[in-house]
Amino acid sequence: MSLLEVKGLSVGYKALIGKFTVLHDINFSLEQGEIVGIVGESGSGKSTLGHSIIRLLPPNSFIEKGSIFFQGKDIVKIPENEMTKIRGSGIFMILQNPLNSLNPVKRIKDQLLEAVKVKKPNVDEKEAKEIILDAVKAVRLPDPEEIIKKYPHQLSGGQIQRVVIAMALILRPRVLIADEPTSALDVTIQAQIVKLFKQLRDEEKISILFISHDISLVYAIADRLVVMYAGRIMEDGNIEEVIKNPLHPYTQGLISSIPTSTKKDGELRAIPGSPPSFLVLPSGCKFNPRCSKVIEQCKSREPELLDVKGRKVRCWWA
Ligand SMILES: Nc1ncnc2c1ncn2[C@@H]1O[C@H](COP(=O)(O)OP(=O)(O)OP(=O)(O)O)[C@@H](O)[C@H]1O
Repeated sequence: MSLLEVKGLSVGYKALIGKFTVLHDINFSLEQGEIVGIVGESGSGKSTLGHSIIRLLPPNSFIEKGSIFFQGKDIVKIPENEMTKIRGSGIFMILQNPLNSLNPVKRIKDQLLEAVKVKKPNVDEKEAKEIILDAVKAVRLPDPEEIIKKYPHQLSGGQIQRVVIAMALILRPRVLIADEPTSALDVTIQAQIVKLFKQLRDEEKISILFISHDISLVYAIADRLVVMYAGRIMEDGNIEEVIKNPLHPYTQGLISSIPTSTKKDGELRAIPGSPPSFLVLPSGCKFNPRCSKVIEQCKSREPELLDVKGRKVRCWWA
């Protein structure tokens, strides 16, 4: 049994323009101590997937169908009070906008203290402070003693991002969902955070869903890669194998658009066109209008996510 298993999950939103489905029949699992990278262009549904797993979807969303098993229990169906107990030390999410995770009227140290108390309800003041300062130092926040006395609005975006990562370090959840966790950080600190996440995986067997549009960053951290397009999983496999030999033309496109030191300008190819709107998705494969390998049946029938050469691919051509 996997630690986390998403089965046939479809999620949509109700908006003024109408109702539309974003996630379509998502199936994947996360093992204990595994880092899975989720990549895809903006709007492919990555955050919606993360919010579904921690059950923090906005009020205008709806789950059409599907299950999310965490430690064997379908958390789509459990009552909110049970889910509240899972959030934090069971499943924790570093949100794309981390300010939303903090209380604006509480000092950082008090918010981190709450996290400490989740893990150690009877902790004394001295030990709690040590745990807080260790976490704050681990995420390379400058001047730890001073920074924890501040309120969220007194910190920069990058500092807030690191406070929330420090909270994750204190909570040590079984599943950590990190949605673009290093987007506001410079590359040196980004590398430190990537190292911290790997340490969490190796030492604590924490499982991480690392969401990013940056496939080269994901390559630096993940064991497995899940590629999303238009709310669908297009490819899912071991990261080394997928990067070396991508089978889906969309994955191939994402990889050819990564700048590397050995690529000359002419070799950098962006995927032509842009992702479709969820209101008017093309028939057949949702990527077919942008695909260089398109064949006739791609336009009429949508392929399923099938096992191909030891991984999963949603493509007629593959
Ligand atoms: N609260 C909402 N109401 C209506 N539509 C929404 C809502 N949240 C997201 N969407 C739509 O759902 C689709 C998927 O968005 P989502 O944020 O999950 O994608 P993403 O891959 O995480 O993108 P990004 O990398 O830009 O964050 C988009 O078309 C978005 O506009």
